[in-house]
Amino acid sequence: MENVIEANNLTKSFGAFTAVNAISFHVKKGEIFGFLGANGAGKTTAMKMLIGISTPSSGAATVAGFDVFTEAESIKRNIGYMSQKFALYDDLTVKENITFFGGIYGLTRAAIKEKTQVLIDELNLENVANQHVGSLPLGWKQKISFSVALLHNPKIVFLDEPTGGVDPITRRQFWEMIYKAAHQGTTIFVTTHYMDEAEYCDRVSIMVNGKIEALDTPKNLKRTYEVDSMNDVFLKLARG
Ligand SMILES: Nc1ncnc2c1ncn2[C@@H]1O[C@H](COP(=O)(O)OP(=O)(O)OP(=O)(O)O)[C@@H](O)[C@H]1O
Repeated sequence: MENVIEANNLTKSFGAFTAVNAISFHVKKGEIFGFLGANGAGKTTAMKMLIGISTPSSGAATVAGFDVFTEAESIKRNIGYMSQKFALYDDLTVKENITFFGGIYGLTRAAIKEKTQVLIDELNLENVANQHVGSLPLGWKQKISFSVALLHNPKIVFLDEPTGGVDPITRRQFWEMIYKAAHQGTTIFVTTHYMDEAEYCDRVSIMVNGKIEALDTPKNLKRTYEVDSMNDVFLKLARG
């Protein structure tokens, strides 16, 4: 199966401090790859290198076939990105947000119009399509935001704590959307602090102090660390 992310000894230092220390891994097409680690482990720093907004100090990586050092602009065109911190514009309506981001992603007006309707139907947003996003519950915003990150049919979508602060039922619905996208061939690279979500991933990597300490399927990780849940795997590794 085709690798859509390949990282070899990828490293990022800030002065004398090494935030990401020679991490190596690959992610396959259509895979749901969980990227875990305690606060400050280096996840965001690693993700920034992979999405082409931070130049690595050393090592190598390709994302969607493009080199993170020399082809960052091509990477940006071939990925989707969603962060918990910045999702949508609160003071634009649902429709306006979709149109705005569709434009940024380079979709034609006709494509934006068509995608907007599909999205409104799929997410049952008919009644709120002309409401400001700021008036919607966080879970709705995150679902819309995920769909917006997929507007241009990216090969890979990077999700940085996409369900932070969202209730368990909405989180479950969000994960159904993730499964659907993965089933259609989109690769999902996701960071989360929720260990039930780690169980939903095909494979999970766990970062500790800038290094990947473990990387395997949830089933194999539980077997290796002789525990019953990803929560316990995480506690054994991340908390030492
Ligand atoms: N621009 C920077 N300059 C100096 N240090 C930085 C910079 N960015 C991140 N760091 C440091 O690198 C380390 C890793 O940070 P990073 O944000 O990647 O962690 P994280 O795993 O994403 O944590 P969280 O789960 O809290 O988001 C932290 O110690 C952080 O203070």
